[in-house]
Amino acid sequence: MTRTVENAHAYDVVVLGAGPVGENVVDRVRAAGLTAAIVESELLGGECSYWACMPSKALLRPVLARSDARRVPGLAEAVRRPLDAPAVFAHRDETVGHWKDDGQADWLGSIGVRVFRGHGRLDGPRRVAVEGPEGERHLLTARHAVAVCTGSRAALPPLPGLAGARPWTSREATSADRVPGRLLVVGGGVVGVEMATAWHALGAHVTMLVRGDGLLPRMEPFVGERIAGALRARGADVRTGVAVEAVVRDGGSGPVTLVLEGGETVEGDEVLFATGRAPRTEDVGLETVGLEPGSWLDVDDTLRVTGSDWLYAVGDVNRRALLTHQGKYQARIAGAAIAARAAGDPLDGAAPWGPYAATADYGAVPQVVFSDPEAAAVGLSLAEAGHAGYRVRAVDVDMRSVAGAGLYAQGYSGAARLVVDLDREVLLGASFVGPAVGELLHAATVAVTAEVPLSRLWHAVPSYPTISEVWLRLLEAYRDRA
Ligand SMILES: Cc1cc2nc3c(=O)[nH]c(=O)nc-3n(C[C@H](O)[C@H](O)[C@H](O)COP(=O)(O)OP(=O)(O)OC[C@H]3O[C@@H](n4cnc5c(N)ncnc54)[C@H](O)[C@@H]3O)c2cc1C
Ligand SMILES: NC(=O)c1ccc[n+]([C@@H]2O[C@H](COP(=O)([O-])OP(=O)(O)OC[C@H]3O[C@@H](n4cnc5c(N)ncnc54)[C@H](O)[C@@H]3O)[C@@H](O)[C@H]2O)c1
Repeated sequence: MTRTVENAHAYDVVVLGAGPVGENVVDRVRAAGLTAAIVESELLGGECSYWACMPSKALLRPVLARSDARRVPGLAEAVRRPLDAPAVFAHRDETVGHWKDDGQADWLGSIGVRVFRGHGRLDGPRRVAVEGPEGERHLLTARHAVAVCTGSRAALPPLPGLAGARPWTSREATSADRVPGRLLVVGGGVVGVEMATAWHALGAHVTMLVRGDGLLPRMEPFVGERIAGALRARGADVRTGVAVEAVVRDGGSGPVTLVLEGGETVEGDEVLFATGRAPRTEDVGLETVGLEPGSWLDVDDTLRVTGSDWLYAVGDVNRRALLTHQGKYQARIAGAAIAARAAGDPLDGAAPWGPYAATADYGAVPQVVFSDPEAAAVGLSLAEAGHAGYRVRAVDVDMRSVAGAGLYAQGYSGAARLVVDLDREVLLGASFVGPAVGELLHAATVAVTAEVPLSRLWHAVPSYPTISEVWLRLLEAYRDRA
């Protein structure tokens, strides 16, 4: 039976959406002494915890561990067998807490944050209306700020037949517990690459259909080339420069057929559309505060929505960088800015790299792709730096020249690039592709963010024999060709 109860509540800050970003906003503002409430329509912890980062990495961990082990003499023979798919799924299910959020609820309660379950919508300035699961309605008033942290969902292209074909999106690709015989993957971005890697290793025959001319188009071209080469060498079919024009699946079950430009068809047992994200803003009451429903929310560097003095948009929903770690960084900045403004500081012209400006979003965003081999990059690619008008030089190293890499895996294959700003002799970007490079990335992030001069990096000595000695090779390559 539905009941309608109107309850009014006032807090200093109200946050809409309890993904990793919304949770961090409430944590920061309550740490600053403000009261906070958070509204969640699905699971506390958001997309990342249940249908994105965590389950995908749980699926990929055995894949990458096995791949590494197969390159270690004395161990390789012991890991020849196929992956135990049910055990991998069980580990994934454990990692996502079996899609239950009790732990998150306990933590929010323990820090004094009130949780409202239900669908939240802005209801005019500084107000949020929550429609609970049993029809109850709460009106929340924010004395200082409302933060929209509603994230993003998979964006599907408007293709004939797609809606009725029940395609996998990232949600199904991270939560399925049956390996399809043939998996078609449309899109060569991060989700496409990671999920092609996981499902191929779990036993599916994978065909990737990529519209552009390579994988991971936002990274240096050599990164995608090496990953495509590795997928093909293991038996996946990676096709580039192909456009899907229609989808056919009678009755929404059984084999699915993709019709490509030119008329060729490809058949699979499931199809994953990994074709980017759309903001979850179509039904959050944006129209009540003069904003366009369904739009990405533009913000300044304090994460405050353009033209507003009380509304913030943090995480995926502002489109600055669709990554959990970057959204959580924004949450720390937004939380500090909200608290400072509540205390009377207008923060006019929040200084770049100061506590109230998410400056790293511009040229220092790190990302690790958990493919096989891994990819890791921070800052600008060579092409991006060139477009931005810098006078740059790329420094490239084949990672086979690094003793630690050879010890890590027999026949280690990897590549590294630094993008150097020649006028200031600092790094604008760094990219790595190869086994275990994800753990190399933070050193590069520190160097790019802090603009460490190359002359000083020369004194940052990597330990022997680690893969980090690639830094030495890169700096030598830069100096030797100066
Ligand atoms: C397959 C996949 C793998 C990924 N892997 C990584 C990774 O390894 N590393 C990484 O950094 N990033 C990864 N990402 C990106 C990462 O998931 C997002 O950047 C991150 O989840 C964004 O966090 P958020 O809090 O902004 O949004 P979300 O995590 O989407 O959370 C938003 C929350 O708001 C809630 N909500 C929405 N509308 C309402 C409403 N009206 N009322 C109440 N609640 C509402 C939603 O239910 C949700 O819980 C991955 C993404 C995908 C798709
Ligand atoms: N390890 C990680 O950090 C990680 C892992 C997964 C996802 N993510 C984040 O999640 C976000 C979403 O990932 P994604 O892979 O869905 O998006 P993406 O933007 O990385 O890639 C989508 C790809 O699909 C292609 N595409 C778009 N429309 C198409 C169409 N109609 N037909 C064919 N191809 C089409 C695009 O050209 C693009 O290359 C990313 O921004 C990423 O940062 C991060």
